[in-house]
Amino acid sequence: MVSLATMGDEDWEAEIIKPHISSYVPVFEKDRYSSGANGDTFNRTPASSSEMGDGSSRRDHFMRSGFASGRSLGNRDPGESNKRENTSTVGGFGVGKSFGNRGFSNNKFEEGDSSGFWRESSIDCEDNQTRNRGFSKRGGYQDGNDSEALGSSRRGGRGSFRGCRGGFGRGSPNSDYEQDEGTQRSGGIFGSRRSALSGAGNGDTFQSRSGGGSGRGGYKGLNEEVITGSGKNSWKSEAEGGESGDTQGPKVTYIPPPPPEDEDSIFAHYQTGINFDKYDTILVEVSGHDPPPAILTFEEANLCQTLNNNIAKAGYTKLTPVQKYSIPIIQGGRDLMACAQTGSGKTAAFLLPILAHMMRDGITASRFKELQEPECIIVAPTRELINQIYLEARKFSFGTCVRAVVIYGGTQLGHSIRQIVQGCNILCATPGRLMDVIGKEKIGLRQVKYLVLDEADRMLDMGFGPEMKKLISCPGMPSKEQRQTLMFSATFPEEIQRLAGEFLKSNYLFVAVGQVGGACRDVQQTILQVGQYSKREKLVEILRNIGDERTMVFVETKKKADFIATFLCQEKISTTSIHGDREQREREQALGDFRCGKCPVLVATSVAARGLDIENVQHVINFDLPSTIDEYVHRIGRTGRCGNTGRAISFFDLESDSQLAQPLVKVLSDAQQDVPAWLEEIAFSTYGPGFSGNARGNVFASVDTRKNYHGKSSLNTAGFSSTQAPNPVDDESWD
Ligand SMILES: Nc1ncnc2c1ncn2[C@@H]1O[C@H](COP(=O)(O)OP(=O)(O)OP(=O)(O)O)[C@@H](O)[C@H]1O
Repeated sequence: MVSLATMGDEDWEAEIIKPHISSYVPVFEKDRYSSGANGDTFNRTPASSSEMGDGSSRRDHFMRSGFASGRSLGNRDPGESNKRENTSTVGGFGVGKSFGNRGFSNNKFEEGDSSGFWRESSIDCEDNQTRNRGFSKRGGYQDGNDSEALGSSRRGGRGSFRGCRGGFGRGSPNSDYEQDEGTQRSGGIFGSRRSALSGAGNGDTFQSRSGGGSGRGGYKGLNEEVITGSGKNSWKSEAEGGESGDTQGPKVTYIPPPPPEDEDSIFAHYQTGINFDKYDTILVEVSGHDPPPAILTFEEANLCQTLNNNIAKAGYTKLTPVQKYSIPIIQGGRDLMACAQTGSGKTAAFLLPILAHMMRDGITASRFKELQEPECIIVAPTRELINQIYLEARKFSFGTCVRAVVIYGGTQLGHSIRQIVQGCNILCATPGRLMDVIGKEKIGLRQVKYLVLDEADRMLDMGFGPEMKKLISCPGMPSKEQRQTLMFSATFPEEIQRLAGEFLKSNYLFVAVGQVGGACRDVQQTILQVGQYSKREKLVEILRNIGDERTMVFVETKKKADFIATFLCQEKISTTSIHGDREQREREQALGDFRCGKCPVLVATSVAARGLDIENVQHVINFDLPSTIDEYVHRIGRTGRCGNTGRAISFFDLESDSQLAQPLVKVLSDAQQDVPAWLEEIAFSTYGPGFSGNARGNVFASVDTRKNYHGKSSLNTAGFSSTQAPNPVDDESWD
C-alpha cells in the first residue's frame, strides 16, 4: 500500500482506477472481506481528529468513517474552482491529482490541482440541479451524464455513515424482480465498483439500462431516479429490455421496514407554528374558466365521517390557503396546477379530495390480484418524498377500505410487486419503479381517475418529463379528458407550465398562493459572503453556535456530501448524510437518524431539497448555493414549515455564485428579508443599471402563463376582494 505521504499523481490514478472492493465492505465486515488481496488493511485503532497528524492515521480515520477505501480526501476541501464551467472529465476523481497530506484547514490548493476532483462531480446529474440546463434560469435540464462514481462513505462506522446494518446483502438471487433503477446509479469510469461486488458487467448506469446501446439510453433524473430511456421497447422497456432481469449490476435486495401500524405513530404530527394563521393573509390568484369558490372550513368540504376523524387525529383544525382552493376544485372534477409555498400543506390539498371522491364513489376494497388497477397514481421525484406522501395517504385513508401502496427504486422489485398484488387503490411511485411494474403488467392503468404529479415542475422537466409522457401514453391510460390530472409545486417555471398543457385538460385551473416560486416568509434568510476556502471553518462555527438544533447542510455534489459529513464527524459534530450514491438502506437510516435527533446535522445534496417534511428542522445551511433559484427556494423550505419559523444561511462565493445574485435579491425582497448591500451591488453589476431588486424581472412566473384565460381572480384566503379577468376568450391551446 502506498503511503499517502509519498503518493504521487500516478499513484492516485492507479489507486482510483483499480476497483476497490473494500470500499463496499461495511467497516464491521472488513476483517472478513479483506484478505489483503487488494492491499488494504483496516486498522481499527481509534483515531481522534488530534491524531490526524500524518497521512496514514488520517486515512485510517476516513476508513472508519466509511469513506472510500484508499481515497482519502486528504486535507483539502474538494475545491470548486470549476464548479460553473465543468468540462466533465469522466470519472475524474483526482485523476492524476494528489489529494494527500495537506493541512486540513489552511491549505488552499492550486487552481490546477482542484480540477481533477470537481470537474467530474460538477456534472453529478443525480444531485446537481440544472448545471447544464436547456431551459433558461429555472427548472431545467441537465444532461444525463453521470460520471459521479465514487463509492465514498457507503459503509460507515458510527456517527456519520450508517446503514448496511442488514449486512452485505448484494448479489442475492432471491428474486426475479430485484433489479431496479436504484441499483445502477454508478456509472462512468468507476462504475466497476458495483461490479466488483456483483461480478457482473461494468456497472455503468447508463449502458446497462440501454441494453447495450439499443437507443434506450437511460437517463438519470437530476434528483433521484434513473430513468429508462425510450426506444423501441417503449413503455415495456424495463420488462422486456432486460431492466428487471438480465441487466448488469448487482441486484437490489433491500426491503424497507414496514411502516408502523399503531395509530399513534400513524397520526404522529408536529404542531403548527405561530405564523400558521398568517397564511390567511396571503393573496391567492385563481385563473382559468369558472373556478368554484374556495371553502373556508373542513366542514364545507363535506367529507365523510371517517375522513373527518382522520383529519382531526392528524391535528388539522384549519385549512391552509392551498387547501381552501384546491379541495373544491378537485372535488369539482377539474384539472389543477397549484403553486404554493413550501410547507403549506399541498399534500393534503390533493389527498383529501381524492379520498373523498373515492369514498363517495363507494370504492371496493382491493383484493389480491396479479394485475392491480389503481384509481389513483401519485408520482414524485424522490424516494423519500414518495414514501412520505404514501404515509400521508395511509394516514388519511385510515379506517377506510382504500389501500395505498408505495413503490420506489433502491428497494427489491419483488417486494414492490408483493405490495401491489395485495391490492392497490392509490399507487405512490417514483417514475422508474412505476414504469417497471407497468412493464411487468402488475399495474394496469384503465381505472386511473386521478394522476397526481407532486413537485410537478420537476416531474415535467427534461429529467422526468419524457418518462411522464410515456406514462400518459401507456396502453390503457385514460386520456386527459377521461382522467383528472393534478399538479403541485412551490415553483412553476413558465417553460414547465407550457409543457404541462399536454397533461392537463385545456380548462384546467391554476392556483397561485402568493408569488409563484417565492420563498416561505417564515424562513429568515441570511446570505453570507464566504469564499470556498473558508466555508468549512464557517460551517463549524455556525454549527457550534446552533448546538443540537436540527440542521440540513446542502452541498452541490455527492462526493462533497461525504467529504463534509466526514469532516464534521471529525469535528465531533454528530452528522449523517443523504445523497444519490448512498444505498437506499443508508438513505433511510440517515433520514431516520436525523428525524429522531440522533444525528442533528444532515448533509445533503439536492436529493433532499424537495418536499421532505421533517419536524424541527430549524436551520438550513447552503454550504454551496444551488445553480437555480427554484432549487434554493425548495432547499430553504425544509425549514419554516406549517407556520413554524426557521433560518436559512447561505454561503455566497463570489467566484461561483454571482449568477444567482439577481434572483436571490428578488427572492429575498419578495419574502421581506434584508438584502445585503453587497449582494445588490453584485446583482446590479452583473445585470447592469436596468436591474432593480424590486423589479418583477423575469425571475418568477408570477401567474398562470396562459396568455388568455377566461377568468382570473385575486383573493385573500378569506375569499374576499375578487377581481374578475376581462373578457373571457377561448382557452389557450397548449397542444
Ligand atoms: N391544515 C393543516 N393543519 C395543520 N397541519 C397541516 C395542515 N396541512 C398540512 N399540515 C402539515 O404541514 C406540514 C407540511 O405539509 P406538506 O408537506 O404537505 O407541505 P408542502 O406544501 O407539500 O411542502 P413542500 O412544498 O415542501 O413539498 C405537514 O407536516 C402537514 O401534515
